Amino acid sequence: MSKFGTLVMGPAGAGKSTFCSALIQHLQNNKRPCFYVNLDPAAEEFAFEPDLDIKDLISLEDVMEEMGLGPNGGLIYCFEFLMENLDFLTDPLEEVTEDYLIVFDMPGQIELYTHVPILPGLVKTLMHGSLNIRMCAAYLLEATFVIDRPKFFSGTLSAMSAMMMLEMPHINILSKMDLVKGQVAKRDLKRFVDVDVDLIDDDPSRKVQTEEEQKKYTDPASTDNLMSGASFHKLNKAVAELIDGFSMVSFLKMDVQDEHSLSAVLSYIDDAIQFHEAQEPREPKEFDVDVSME
Ligand SMILES: Nc1nc2c(ncn2[C@@H]2O[C@H](COP(=O)(O)OP(=O)(O)OP(=O)(O)O)[C@@H](O)[C@H]2O)c(=O)[nH]1
Ligand SMILES: [Mg+2]
Repeated sequence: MSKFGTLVMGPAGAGKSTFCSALIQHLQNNKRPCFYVNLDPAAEEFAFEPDLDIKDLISLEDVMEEMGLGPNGGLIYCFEFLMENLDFLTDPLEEVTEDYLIVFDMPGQIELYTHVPILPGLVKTLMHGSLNIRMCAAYLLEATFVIDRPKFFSGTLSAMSAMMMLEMPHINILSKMDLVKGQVAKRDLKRFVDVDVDLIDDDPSRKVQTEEEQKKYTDPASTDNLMSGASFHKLNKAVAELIDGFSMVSFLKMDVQDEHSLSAVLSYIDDAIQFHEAQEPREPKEFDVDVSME
């Protein structure tokens, strides 16, 4: 028997927990059972009470206080502790049946998705151990990043890093779409959804108006403004080309207030983990045939 789950990841404040709540509500509306796992040892409030909460094992607050660590070091400590006490996570998950979607709400510290090798170990346990959970990563990036193109490309790079590190089915999501509605033309948005490298060259915030600005943007030695000079542009262009070369990065647009939008995201997750293929076929009642009448 397989189990099914989604690992909700992304930078701090990307809307992960809000998405988890909206997804759980959407599953409930569609009469689908869900098992909610909070893996953020700093999370405080939940719209839905988690079925399993890492804070019952270890909390970031306690670690910071007792070990004298900062928030990032503390988080790594919490995950190392979880890895040493994996039964806490795996035992309750053993009981979850194949009709459930297990939703893992992850913390926002980017270190976890880039260079610390803890998550690959955790994912391996969940997917390839006796639990045999078919998993899909849902990586959230805030849609407001599209207004600041270098920020969007660096966020995309972090999504790519998680994608390569975890080696599992992966979807990227532009969250908080309500915040950019009316601010970005549909045509432009399309170029972010299917990432277009030329966005870096067409950046309106780099529109050259004076001769002096022209010099700043084209002179590689310009240090007037490190975040808008020629070297910074060159770096962003190189990052964008790297993303383009990888040619596997695209985004789904998501508005958590919109059921259609949630339904579309869930369909992608279901497809990636082949959820429906594994379910027992259930005949709708009206098609039941009374054999004795024939
Ligand atoms: N406008 C808008 N705000 C949102 C949306 N999703 C989340 N937010 C807000 O963004 C903030 C962060 O949301 P969370 O869901 O806590 O984000 P998170 O990624 O879980 O944050 P961390 O766990 O701290 O990394 C909160 O103030 C939310 O109310 C959205 O779709 N639209
Ligand atoms: Mg959260």
